[in-house]
Parts: sequence; C-alpha cells; structure tokens
Amino acid sequence: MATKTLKEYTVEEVAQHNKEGDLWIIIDAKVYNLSRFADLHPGGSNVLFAEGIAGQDSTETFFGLHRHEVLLRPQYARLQIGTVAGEEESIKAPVPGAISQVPYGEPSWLADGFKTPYYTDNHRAFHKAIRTLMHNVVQPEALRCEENGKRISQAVVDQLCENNFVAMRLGPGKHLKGLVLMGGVTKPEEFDYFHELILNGEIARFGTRGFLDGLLNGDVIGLPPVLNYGSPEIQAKVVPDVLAGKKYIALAITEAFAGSDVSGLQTTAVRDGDYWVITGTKKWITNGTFADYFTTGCKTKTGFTVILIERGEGVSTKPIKTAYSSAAGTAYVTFDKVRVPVGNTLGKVGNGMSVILSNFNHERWMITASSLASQRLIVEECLKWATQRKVFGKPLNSQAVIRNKLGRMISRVEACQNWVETITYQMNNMSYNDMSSKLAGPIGLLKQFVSKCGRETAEDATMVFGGRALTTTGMGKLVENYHRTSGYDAILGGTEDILSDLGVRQVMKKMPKDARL
Ligand code: HEM
Repeated sequence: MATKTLKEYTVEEVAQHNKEGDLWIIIDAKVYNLSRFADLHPGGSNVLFAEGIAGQDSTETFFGLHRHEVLLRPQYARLQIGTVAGEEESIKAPVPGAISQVPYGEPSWLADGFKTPYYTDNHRAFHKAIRTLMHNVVQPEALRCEENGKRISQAVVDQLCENNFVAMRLGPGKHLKGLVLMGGVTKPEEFDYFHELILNGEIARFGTRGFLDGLLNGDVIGLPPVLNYGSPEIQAKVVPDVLAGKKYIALAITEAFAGSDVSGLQTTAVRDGDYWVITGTKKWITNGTFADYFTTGCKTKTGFTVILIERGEGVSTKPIKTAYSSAAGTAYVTFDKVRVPVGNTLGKVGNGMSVILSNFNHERWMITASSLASQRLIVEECLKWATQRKVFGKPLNSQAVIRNKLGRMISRVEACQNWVETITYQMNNMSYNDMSSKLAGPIGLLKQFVSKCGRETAEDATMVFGGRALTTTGMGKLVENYHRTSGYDAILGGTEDILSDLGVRQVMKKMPKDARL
C-alpha cells in the first residue's frame, strides 16, 4: 500500500486555512486537514472553528478533550497532511512491550533504578514478551469484545495457545512439562508464581473487566480439579484439548439457592448403574455460555461430590445479564436428568469439599493479582489526567484536594503490591501442604484488602475524572469500566466479608493457648 508523503508547513501557512470548507489545525507538530471531517466530528463542527483552534496549534485543547488513541485510529490518522517545519512531535504512540514512565504506573521492580528481591532477568524477558503479545494480539480483541459482548474469537485463542497461555495460567507444575512457553523465553522448569503473577497482571491492563473473565478464566478454575482428581482416562480426554484451546471448561458450583454455603446446594447426582443422573441449576457460571465441560458440585447420597459433565443432552446454558460485558460468558446452566459416566467423578464420592477447597488459594490469589494490576492502571490514568487537565488555567494536580486523593491511591496500590509479592514468594517456596494450611487465611485477607482498596480507588478516580468517569467512551472510559466492575473482584472467589472472616477464623485457630496481655 502506498504511504502518503507528508509535507512540511510553516505555522503561518497553516493559519491561512481557518474557515468552513478549508480547515487545518496543528496537534503536536502535526498538521491535520479537517475540512471535510468537521461536519462528522463527534464533538460538533462549531468547536473546531472557534478562535484559537481553526488554523492554530490546538494541542493543549485537544488533549484536554481526547485520548491520544483517537489520533492513532486509522480513520483519523489519515487526516494528517503534514508536519510543522522545525517542530517535533512530543507525544509518542505506545510502543508494544514498553514500560510506562509515569511514576507508579508500573510496579517498582520495573521502574528505573529500583531493586527487587524477587524478580530475575528471566522474569523481565518474560514480562516483555507477554506485554508485547497482549498489546498486539489481545488488546484489540479485548476492546472489541467488551463492547459487542461477544466471546473471545477462536483465532485469538489459537494464537494464545501457541504460547501455551492456558497452561501458564494454571501456574507452575507438571502440566507444563515439555511445553514451549512464550516461544521458549521461559523454560517450564523455570516458570514460577512470579511469572504467573506477571501474566495475571498483563491481562488486566486494558480496562475491560468482562473480557478479562472471558479470557478463559473458566479454564483456570475448572481444569485444576480434573488435573488433580480426574482418572487417567478423563485427563487424557479433557486436559490436552483444554490446554490447546480446542475445548473450554467452566467451574459450576454456585446456585441461586446457595453460594458459599455449599451444604445448601440443590443440584443432585443419583446413581443409576454405571451412570450418575444429574438434575439441577447453576448460576453465575463464568464462561458457561461457551463451555464444553462443567466441573460441577453435586449433592450425592453421601455428602458433596464433584463430577465432570460434558455438554450434551440435558445440558443447556443461557447468558445472564450482569454489570459487566457478556464477553465473560456468564451463564445460567440447567442440568436436566443428564446421564454422566461414573468415571467422570473427580476425587472420591462425598469428598467434593476438599476437591473444591484445593484450588481456592490459587483462584483467590489469581483474582487478586489481576485486580491489583487494574487498580494500578487507574492510578496511572489519574496521574496523567490530573497533569494534562487544566482547570481555571492550572493543571488539576495544582489542587491540594486532588493531590491528597492521588497520594492515597498510590499508597494503597503500593501496599497491595508489596503484600501480593510477599504472598507470591511464600507460594514459590512452600510445599503444597504448607501452602494449604498456612496461606488460606493470609490469601483471604489479602484478597479482601486488595479489592477494598480497588473500590476506594475507583471512588476517588471517579471524583478526579468527574462527568468523564460516567461515560463508556472518551477520556474516562477506563475509570468508568473500573468503577462499574471493581465490585467483581470483591465478590468472585469469595466476598470481602467472608474472606475477612476466614482470615480471622484462621488466626483464632492458631492463637497460642497461653497468649495473655
Ligand atoms: C484530528 C482532529 C480531531 C479528531 C480526529 C477528533 C475526534 C473526536 C472524537 C473521535 C471524539 C469523540 C470522543 C472520543 O472518542 O474521545 C471527539 C469529541 C470531541 N472533540 Fe474532537 N477531534 C479532533 C479535534 C478536535 C479539536 C481541535 C477540538 C477543539 C475544540 C475538538 C473538540 C471536541 C469536543 C468538545 C468533543 C466532545 C468531548 C466530550 O464529549 O467529552 N476536537 N473528537
């Protein structure tokens, strides 16, 4: 495709084109011909003919009203006809894989001059590879799906799975053996919880919370019970296809009748020879609209049992409308006398509670890691906005009340980051049994703390952005999405109140009998 040659113009030449039918403006040393676009401009045409805009350098006004990405969209980029002689652009397009230079825009291990006890050169290389892949492949898809509510496309899943994305999201372990991770950047035996922490953060940086759950979170919580408790036959049938992105799986525990109080579940599995006959409903099932398998909590004669159900006769799913995008595939699932081979039982009959509990720490930590990265993105948005937005002739950050909010946002996200990293370090260095017994309480407390901090930051960010935080497009769109959806982090995987309670109950259990003031 032929590229347009850009001419150089002087400021005086541009100034001649300042009327209807002949309108040029300068934004950041680039000359745009808006003559034909003016009538199509979403902000109206009259604002473009105002004094100080038509034929003039409108950089400051432009960045008070638009995100930079507007200029990068192909339909607008082609309005550029030249550059201003002797001037250079100062606001650069984001480079795939680049590190933000905004203070606190990145965790400190990525900031210039800061040291870290946790991350190695391999984590840095891995981070760069993941961020580049996310920028090039996932971000455009995330923005599209968040808006149109469609599930992630198979083409994008295929590209992700070429890098063994689903396998990495399950964390370190023997399921990684023999796989090539991110084109070989990290060897399976090198992959640790800090790699996974990086991955969980990078997928959460688009301000698209519904899509984030649609990015195969069902696999992350639905597959581990199969990996850890499924028979060799079931594993051979299910695991390779799910890791390859050919099939999808969802965790189906919660019901309209019962959530955390698993004993109240009403989905029943009754034995009929070599089959279970399963009847019941499940609600809020992430990725359920497109899942091929359901890791399902059932009431059996003796207690609670987890059974893998394949989509087929008697299984139906319908989307539930929730506050976030239906790209998450949140479903209401109905099982109507579904016949499932007894061999699909995961773990022992009646032992479902330990099957489910075994993955809770990982799930909660995973939600926390993504929640933390979304929170940091909002801090970065606020720092940028408070600097570029002028009120009464001064930047927003010249107001003490705004600086105070920023100070609290930064402190919260840094506190969360440090705690998440400390827990991640423990996960890296503890045996599985130690993790189960020692970390359930701390991870519960960590998750409720991070989500609570996130919701406070969502409130503060809304005040900083004002009306812009209420619109799904434009300057405040990320803040709008975060404010509307940060409650998901506070609820999915265990609500804040329940997790806080869990943490304290663990403390009570471990209090020394002779502790006295
Ligand atoms: C290359 C030049 C320009 C392009 C491509 C452009 C494009 C757009 C787009 C796509 C929107 C919709 C909101 C969004 O998605 O961010 C918008 C809104 C707007 N634009 Fe422009 N614009 C340009 C220049 C200007 C200039 C120079 C002004 C100066 C007054 C202006 C004033 C506005 C206003 C007031 C809005 C409404 C903002 C809001 O609703 O908050 N635009 N423009």
